[in-house]
Amino acid sequence: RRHVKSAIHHSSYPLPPGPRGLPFIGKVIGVNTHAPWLMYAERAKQYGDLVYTRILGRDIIIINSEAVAKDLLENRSRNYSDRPFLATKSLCGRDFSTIFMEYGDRWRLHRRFFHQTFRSEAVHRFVPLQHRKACQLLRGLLDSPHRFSEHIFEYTTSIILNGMYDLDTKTQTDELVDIVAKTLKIILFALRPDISILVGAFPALLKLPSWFPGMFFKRDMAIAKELSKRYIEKPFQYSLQKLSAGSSAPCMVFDALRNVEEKGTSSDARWMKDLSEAAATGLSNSVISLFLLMMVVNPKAQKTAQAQIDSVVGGNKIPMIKDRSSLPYIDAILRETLRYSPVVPLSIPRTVVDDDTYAGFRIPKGAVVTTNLWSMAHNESKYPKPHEFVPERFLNDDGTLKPDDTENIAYGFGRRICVGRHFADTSVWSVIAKILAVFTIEHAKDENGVEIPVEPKFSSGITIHPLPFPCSIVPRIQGMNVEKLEQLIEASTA
Ligand code: HEM
Repeated sequence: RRHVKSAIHHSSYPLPPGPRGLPFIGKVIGVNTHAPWLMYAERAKQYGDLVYTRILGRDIIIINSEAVAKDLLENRSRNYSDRPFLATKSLCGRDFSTIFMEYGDRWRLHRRFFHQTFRSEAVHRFVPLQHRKACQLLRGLLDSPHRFSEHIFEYTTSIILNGMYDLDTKTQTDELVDIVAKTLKIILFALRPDISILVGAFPALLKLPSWFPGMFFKRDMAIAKELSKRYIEKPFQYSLQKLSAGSSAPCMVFDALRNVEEKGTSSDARWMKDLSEAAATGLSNSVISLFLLMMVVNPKAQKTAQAQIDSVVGGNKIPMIKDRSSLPYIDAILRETLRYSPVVPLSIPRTVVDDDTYAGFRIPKGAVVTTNLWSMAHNESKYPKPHEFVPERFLNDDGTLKPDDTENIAYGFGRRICVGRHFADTSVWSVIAKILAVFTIEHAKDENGVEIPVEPKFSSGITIHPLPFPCSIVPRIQGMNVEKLEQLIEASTA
């Protein structure tokens, strides 16, 4: 009886305002396919911070403000921490993915293992690894600056594989780096909620042959499934071998196995095998690429950062994490990069467990909740001139940092907030501080010596990254060569 009463109670409230039967479904394969967050932000101006719509029979709730996100995703986290069923997830072989996993015991266990290794008090163990790998990135940039995207991808993939499995990648041609890159490309499209809803609503679509127009992703999903299998098997076996040889450095598999040994059960061990998150690689990768792009188009910010590095660290060393508190401008650049264009603009969708009411509106059970981080990061009253890149907005008049308010807009909310955020934070900081110390990132020039203009453009998908852009990465120190770079690195660690 209580259930019936509560259903009546909820249904007496109206749904939040919003466009009914959004026009976007007319051209489903894309909701302004390229950048739906822009359209949602527009809708927010019209309808408010909580918007309701329907796509192919699914209720959709879009949250456009931090205050509403905190109220629902944090304060009512029991009701808003589940992920929706994604019809394309199994097809891509991603059932193991913590990010997309439905709420429950398996997720709880995964989260515990991630947290144990990547929580803020534990990530300092990875600082030497991040330094070593960032120096490798500097060498790559000196050797072949035009291949900067590959060097960055190699950096972000290798620190994650090290952090999870103590597995060192060797070069950009490493098989695992290649598998991660290929898988990411496919899953970021196939796991988009709109694509997934479409496939869920019309399973018959999957019976169409791969060559049928628009069905290329069916073939791609099969490829991703095969690659995912290889991705989770190989590193885990490698880790086990290292462990049994007693030669493992700190890593998640090591921490998790020790934990299972101490207090776990055999079923914990079974689930542990598929603890893996290749998708996370793409996120830090996008942030570092975006940083480079922002430096090309904002030379003033770059000069200010370099002047601070020179005055604090000196010209004959590169910044180390211990210098971080003396380099507030680098943190301001990092925050502004995360804010300027959140790399997971609509976060990862949630689903509502039970009917709810909020601010006089009904939120139906089973609705897909989209958190529009992009909208929050462009909130004009909090971030004036939000379309401009202004690191100074995070600094007090005396140049010290204001309290950080970017964690949620970059990493999400509540129980499902990014569990790798502390690891991501130090790994991205380490790279941007070191790159700024050694190189200047400039506009590339054409054959007549004229600067090639750059207009920031982004990919589409669950996570986004800047589309390829021309730039020139030039050493700041005259006559910089391999030996001088090595001296610089050595002087910094001495
Ligand atoms: C700058 C880089 C990164 C950004 C911007 C980022 C952002 C995000 C966001 C927005 C979410 C969804 C949160 C939500 O639902 O509210 C997420 C989830 C997640 N991230 Fe990250 N992330 C980054 C790096 C990483 C790294 C390096 C790792 C692994 C070490 C990682 C592991 C995860 C995991 C496992 C989840 C799923 C958490 C869950 O569903 O419980 N992320 N991340």
